[in-house]
Amino acid sequence: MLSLFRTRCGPKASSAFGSMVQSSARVRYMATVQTTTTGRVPQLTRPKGTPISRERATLTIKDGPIFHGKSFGAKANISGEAVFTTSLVGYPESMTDPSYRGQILVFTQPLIGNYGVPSSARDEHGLLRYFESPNIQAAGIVVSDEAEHHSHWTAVESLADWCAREGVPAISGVDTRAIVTYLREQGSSLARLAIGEEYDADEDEAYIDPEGINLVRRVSTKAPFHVASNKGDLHVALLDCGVKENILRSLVSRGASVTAFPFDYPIHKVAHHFDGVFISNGPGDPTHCQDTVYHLKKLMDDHEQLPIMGICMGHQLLALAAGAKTIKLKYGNRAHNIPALDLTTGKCHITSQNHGYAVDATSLSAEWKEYFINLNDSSNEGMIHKTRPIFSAQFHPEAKGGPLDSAYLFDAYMESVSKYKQSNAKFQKDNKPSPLLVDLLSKERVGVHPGLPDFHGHAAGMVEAQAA
Ligand SMILES: NC(=O)CC[C@H](N)C(=O)O
Repeated sequence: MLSLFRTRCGPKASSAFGSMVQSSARVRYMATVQTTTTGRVPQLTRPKGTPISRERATLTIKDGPIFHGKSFGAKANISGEAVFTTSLVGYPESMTDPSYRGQILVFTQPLIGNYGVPSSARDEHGLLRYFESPNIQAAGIVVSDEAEHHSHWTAVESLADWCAREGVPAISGVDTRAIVTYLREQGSSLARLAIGEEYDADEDEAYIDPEGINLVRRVSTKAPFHVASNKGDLHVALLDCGVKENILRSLVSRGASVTAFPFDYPIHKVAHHFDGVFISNGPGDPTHCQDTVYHLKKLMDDHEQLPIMGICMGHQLLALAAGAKTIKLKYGNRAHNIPALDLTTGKCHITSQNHGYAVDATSLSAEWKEYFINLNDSSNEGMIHKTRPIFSAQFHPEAKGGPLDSAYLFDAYMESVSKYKQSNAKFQKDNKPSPLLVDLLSKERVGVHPGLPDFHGHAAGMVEAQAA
């Protein structure tokens, strides 16, 4: 799975690199870089954990500069799309966000790791208290300054321990300002993170371009799972494109039990058993998910009054199903402080974001209105149906730890879900989860550990998994 972006360091890896390396960058003018069409077969599983590597590390941007620094994570070489986040806090949440799958995450906040890494403790709903998914999803991380000493009451290990244990390479001691300046000017770029060895263009591995891969397939549950709510008797179906734990928490803590389905599940065929449908966040290019788009189109055609909400990838997929188009942004929006204007109220909300694609608002059909707009770059931030209880947001109203300005969108969704339930009650119809269903289904996502092979499709995946 994640391994498509990872290869183990070769035997030439040097281990003698004791002293702190000052950041240095030089532009590589003539490097020969292979593309992904070389026929090289990537590993199916990502490297396992290694001891912390403190060797030399090199971040090479394809057709761009090379940055030398020091490794503080796993001894593994990876490639992926280099993106940057300007968030000041929340590195455990960001690194475990499935929407970062396949990406090399550059933090602009200079000191990362100072409050360590919390545990995999679960809350009253059985959801991960401190992470957005069970594992690190980013392919690798890049920081200016790694905090070698951490201090926080929730910490159980250091950032270096965590990265090494999860098999994720990490580099520090590089000038992240220069990297971000390059990415802002050139747009997000492919990059490689190599641990130990000197950069050698002749031995260069292919740069794997996550844009060509259906990343949602890798992070979506391979079979339905159920998260029960003890706060109410609503029941929502969620299409899991790589759902963040705090989206699940935002629903169950407001009284909706959630049955989550694989991203390509024909949701329109089971929607009558639910009080609402929700489409989650997820990694990569939404146009890879054509089955999902078709199912969502059928869902909207067949279920007039059904409340539907989507976040980020969910917004993009819903827009595609409504006949709109998506575009790739130059370098995306990844931060916890982006202003979005609610066009229905005229209020500005500070939002958390993590996306590289956006909906082209000019392609929305007459049944839809633009809901939110980004006040920095004027990109689309949401859409709302003019007459039906359907809306979606590009930003993250569930953001953990905040900002919580836009959490009211969950309240609005729950209101339409409970209205829909009441109108169904008139026809003696109750969609409460049956005890049998609750007993049978897994309580957490199925088959998505980054170390597991990548199976194709939810049904085929289960069969292959059992046969393996
Ligand atoms: N956080 C998300 O859901 C990201 C959506 C999509 N993968 C993008 O980059 O635009």
